[in-house]
Amino acid sequence: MKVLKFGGTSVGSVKNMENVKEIINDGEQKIVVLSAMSGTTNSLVAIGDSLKVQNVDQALSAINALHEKYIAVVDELLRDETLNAQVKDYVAERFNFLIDCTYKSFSQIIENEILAQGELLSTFMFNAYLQQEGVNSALLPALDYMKIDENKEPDFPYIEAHISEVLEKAGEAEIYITQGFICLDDTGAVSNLQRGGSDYTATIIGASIKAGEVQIWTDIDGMHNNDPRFVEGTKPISDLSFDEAAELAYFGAKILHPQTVLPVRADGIPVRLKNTMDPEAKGTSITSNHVENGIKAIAAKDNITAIKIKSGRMLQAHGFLKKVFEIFEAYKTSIDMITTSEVAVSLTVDDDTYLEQIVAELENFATIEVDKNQSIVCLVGHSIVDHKETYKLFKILKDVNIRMISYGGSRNNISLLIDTANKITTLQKLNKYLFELVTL
Ligand SMILES: Nc1ncnc2c1ncn2[C@@H]1O[C@H](COP(=O)(O)OP(=O)(O)OP(=O)(O)O)[C@@H](O)[C@H]1O
Ligand SMILES: N[C@@H](CC(=O)O)C(=O)O
Repeated sequence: MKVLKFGGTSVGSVKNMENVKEIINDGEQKIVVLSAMSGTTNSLVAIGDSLKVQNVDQALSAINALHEKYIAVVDELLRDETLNAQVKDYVAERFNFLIDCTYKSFSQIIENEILAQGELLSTFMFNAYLQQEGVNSALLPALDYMKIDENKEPDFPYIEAHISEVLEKAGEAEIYITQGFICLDDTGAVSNLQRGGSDYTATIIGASIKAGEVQIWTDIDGMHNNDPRFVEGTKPISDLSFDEAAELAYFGAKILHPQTVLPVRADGIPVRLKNTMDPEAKGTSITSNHVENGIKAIAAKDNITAIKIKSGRMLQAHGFLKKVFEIFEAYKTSIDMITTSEVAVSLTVDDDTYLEQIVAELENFATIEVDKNQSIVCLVGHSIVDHKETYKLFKILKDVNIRMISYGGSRNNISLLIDTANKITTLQKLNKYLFELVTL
């Protein structure tokens, strides 16, 4: 069985939902994972933020505005009176739940429950729409099988056991619809797989049922060789290896949630990125094969903090790096990039939750400098470190100030740390030097 995931834009309007129906209704049995309609999760985040600061009026007016939007979508999507009434009841139930949250004292659990409503709404509405159109579909409630453990990793034994039960309970159907993003945590409370997490839901399901293929349907024709939001003339990449796709997703290519390919890599389950608005476009195929060498793509990850740790005699003092790493380990903060010299080590983190505590502990034996608002620009491809065109990237040194370079850590990745203010220029210039064949 295949698993197909459709993102927020793909279910973001009635027109797009009709496209999705055309794509999935091909007679093959499949599981379809849906995101919330585009904009909904952002609105739910804003509602949660208002409640966090006890601005109940603001939360209520955002809840009402969103409810009205859903009523309009239901009226446009569902002409069948019975289904229309059924879905409006369900929508009212979800919005009453949100209103109830405004009376409760705010907590992380309430916040997660608020965020879960978008996927609950989109899947219920879309399943009713398929029924209206005579498609044999059934809902698989994600909260009955999707679970993360105490390290926020998918709890595969639980998921595998429960998804089979849920499939059996749903009965024979051609299309199973399920919610992306939402899950239970190790305590059984409602949680999620982080923003953009529906991609991850699809590959977790894919790995759990040993799917033949996972397809991620979005609003662009596959992974492009640079960020299309900042660079003109980017091109889709037809083939990527799991390793290349994992690096690009981790280092900021927004089209994929950072963990997307990890669940399916070991079993070699192919992942295909496709465009809902242009289903004939080839898209990107992600498999175990390394198709060609050289730089394939550039991505950038923001909100990076750089920490420089200076000590008089770093390298001679063996055990120095161990001391540094132990502090990061104690605060469960992972390090992305690292460079060393005789007197200093510079490293980066993307999670600054415990920055103050980490810096305080490092200051016991070193002088610390912290730079916020940094971005990692990452170049990915098979064996790029020895490719004949790679030298061209260093022309970027004359355009922007590079704070750190990581070259050779892996043969497939070169990373540059820059000030975020220089990100767009860096992406545009690198595009020119590497992909537009400028003679140097
Ligand atoms: N390298 C890249 N290749 C393709 N798209 C990219 C790349 N980098 C950033 N993007 C952006 O990613 C967007 C698609 O991802 P996005 O997560 O918004 O999709 P979605 O289908 O709405 O899914 P979701 O609801 O899960 O967020 C594209 O519209 C594009 O602007
Ligand atoms: N709805 C969630 C998850 C997803 O779309 O993948 C988000 O907007 O982040």
